[in-house]
Amino acid sequence: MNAIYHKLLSVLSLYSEEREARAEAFYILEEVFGITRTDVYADKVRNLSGEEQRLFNEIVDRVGQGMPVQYAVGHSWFKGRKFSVNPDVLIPRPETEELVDMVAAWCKNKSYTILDAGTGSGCIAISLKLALPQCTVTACDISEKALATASENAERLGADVILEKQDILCFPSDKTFDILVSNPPYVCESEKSSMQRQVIGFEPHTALFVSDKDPLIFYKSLAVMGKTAKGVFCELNAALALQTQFLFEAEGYKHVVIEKDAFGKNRFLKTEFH
Ligand SMILES: C[S@@+](CC[C@H](N)C(=O)[O-])C[C@H]1O[C@@H](n2cnc3c(N)ncnc32)[C@H](O)[C@@H]1O
Repeated sequence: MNAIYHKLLSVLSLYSEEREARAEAFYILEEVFGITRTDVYADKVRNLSGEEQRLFNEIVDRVGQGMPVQYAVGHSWFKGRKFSVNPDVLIPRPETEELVDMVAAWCKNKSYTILDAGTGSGCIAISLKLALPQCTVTACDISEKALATASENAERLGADVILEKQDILCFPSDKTFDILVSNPPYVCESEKSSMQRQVIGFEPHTALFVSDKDPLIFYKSLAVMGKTAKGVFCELNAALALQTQFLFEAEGYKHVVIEKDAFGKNRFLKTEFH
């Protein structure tokens, strides 16, 4: 089989199980160079141009340092669209696509104002705006670098999203929205040791981690921010789903529902008609 495939596989195998490393090698070849799995198996891989060879070497260097492939190639797929990603933003996760589907279904044919709190790459806000063009979508983040990436994605994907620098933990009380959606940081510091090295080493810790002393800190603010909204939709830490539900109920929400993700984990909280 082809030399460039083997080069990638040998480097990716340093960090990933063999099966995953193979999938990642094929992903890079196809996404960046348009070389398919069939080309590789049939040993029909074309020669790379000088420019492509330089890019290939750069990608090999990046993944050789343990960088996740999405950062190494500079993009990730979310809801069938290509989002630019870099170590300033979380790599969008498949579970979050389910959160978007939930909100999009609930807001269908409604002209709501929507806030995506903690937007990162902008994947939630942009996907919602493209699914619900009649809605006004605002996205906020505390990180200016994340907002710059979200802005680039919004422009390239043609989504008219309002971007604001805001801190969820002291969000202005006079700003209200019909729908609040958020995938806030929810991984406890103590869970770090069980996470993949690539995640710990490259993904932004401000996007991931919360202190063990106050793991629901973001949900406390979201529960206050959402009080005037028609619906609140959050992604959450499966291990803290019930505590998160109690927190919203203690804030006076009447219909707080926990939904499972495709992996069967308690992953989403939604409040409706409160
Ligand atoms: C788990 S990431 C989610 C990113 C994106 N929405 C997604 O689903 O891929 C959480 C995001 O919240 C942002 N964030 C962290 N602390 C924040 C704060 N106090 N106020 C606003 N945003 C914050 C991070 O910068 C990060 O982009």
